[in-house]
Amino acid sequence: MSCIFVRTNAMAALSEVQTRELKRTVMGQALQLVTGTPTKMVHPPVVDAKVRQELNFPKVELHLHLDGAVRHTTLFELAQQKKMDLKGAKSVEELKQLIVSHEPANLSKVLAAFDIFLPVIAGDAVAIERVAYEHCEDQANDGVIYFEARYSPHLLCNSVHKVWNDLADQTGEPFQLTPQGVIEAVKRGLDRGEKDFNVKARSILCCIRGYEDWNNEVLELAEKNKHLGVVSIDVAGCAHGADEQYEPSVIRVFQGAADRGIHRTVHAGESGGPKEVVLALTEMKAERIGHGYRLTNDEAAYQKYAVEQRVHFEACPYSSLMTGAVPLNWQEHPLIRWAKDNVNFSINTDDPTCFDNTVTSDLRIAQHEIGLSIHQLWLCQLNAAEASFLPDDEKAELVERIKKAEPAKN
Ligand SMILES: O=c1[nH]cnc2c1ncn2[C@@H]1O[C@H](CO)[C@@H](O)[C@H]1O
Repeated sequence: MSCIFVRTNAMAALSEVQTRELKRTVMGQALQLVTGTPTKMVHPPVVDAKVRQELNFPKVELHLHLDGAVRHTTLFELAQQKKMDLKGAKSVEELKQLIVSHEPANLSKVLAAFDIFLPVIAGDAVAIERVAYEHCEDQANDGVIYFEARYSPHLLCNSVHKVWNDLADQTGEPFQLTPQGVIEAVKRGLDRGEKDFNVKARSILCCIRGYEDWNNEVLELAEKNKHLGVVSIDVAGCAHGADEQYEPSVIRVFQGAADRGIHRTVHAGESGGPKEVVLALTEMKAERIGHGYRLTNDEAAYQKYAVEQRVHFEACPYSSLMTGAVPLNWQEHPLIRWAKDNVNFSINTDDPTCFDNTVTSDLRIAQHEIGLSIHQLWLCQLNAAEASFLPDDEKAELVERIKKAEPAKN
């Protein structure tokens, strides 16, 4: 089902049939028309018991921002406890209206939501541990058996960036949560979650574009926290205009990570163009690419890296539409070509707090909008397992579990 662009002031010119067509549901939800503004709402598809049954193979998620995977109910509850105003939101529903994107826009707009809700958990080790724990439960309920959760230890602490959260201990002294403290809090939550919900989780530390001062420490933290489940570094955030460039310091950090044997994934080809992906793979020695859709716009580079070298792409279908990374029409989605060319990609949610999606709802999009068969959806799980940053023995075990669940080819 394709997307339709609408200006309601042009509706008068449409025939009755066209008007009906415009009003039909898109991905199972209503196409919403807001008077006078060019708009189209696209909701994630509904996941009911039947869908779960159909897509019941074990799942692996590689591209998931932990700070973008906070339950709305938890955010609202914590904000109330802390008497923090979330732009006047008086209920979970009102909060969702503020921070969830269902109208395709751009990456900056999606990321702006983090400024609203991140202060609720930043600097609060107990809240961060809870978010990590609850996310294990959410993933397990969705059939995920392994996931890699990424976050910026600097954005989640209250001792580097800005004091977002002036919690005090019993003596009235403010808590200082350091980036190291954030990593430990995440680990406590993931440990408890792994045990209680029978899911496996590791973490990835993000550099953030525009925050050059943090980059070296991200590398140091990744190296010294392998024993706390840190498996890789990443660079996230928005390019702010210079979108074919990465800052020299972040390039150096990724080269240093390669020298030290630390895994590397890089956000590229999402808000920037194909050159960004090529830079990530060549200069930054990325082993996987976060998103990467726009590599498809450079045929020679696409052939070289996606088709011949079979680099792994962490695709996030619903997110890609909301951030404007791809054309606003499922029929033009690069994943259609990727699937045809047997490109090595996985299906991920990116930021469930911002999109109200799940791995299964994104798989459903890949099935119905992009046209992947059940076997191709399963293959995405195998691709993800094989591209995971687990040590070889653990990876082999994960791959084996996925292989055992191979569905029939049609
Ligand atoms: O799709 C995305 N592209 C780039 N950056 C993102 C995306 N989603 C979230 N973040 C950014 O990554 C930080 C660490 O998790 C988040 O705080 C958010 O600012």
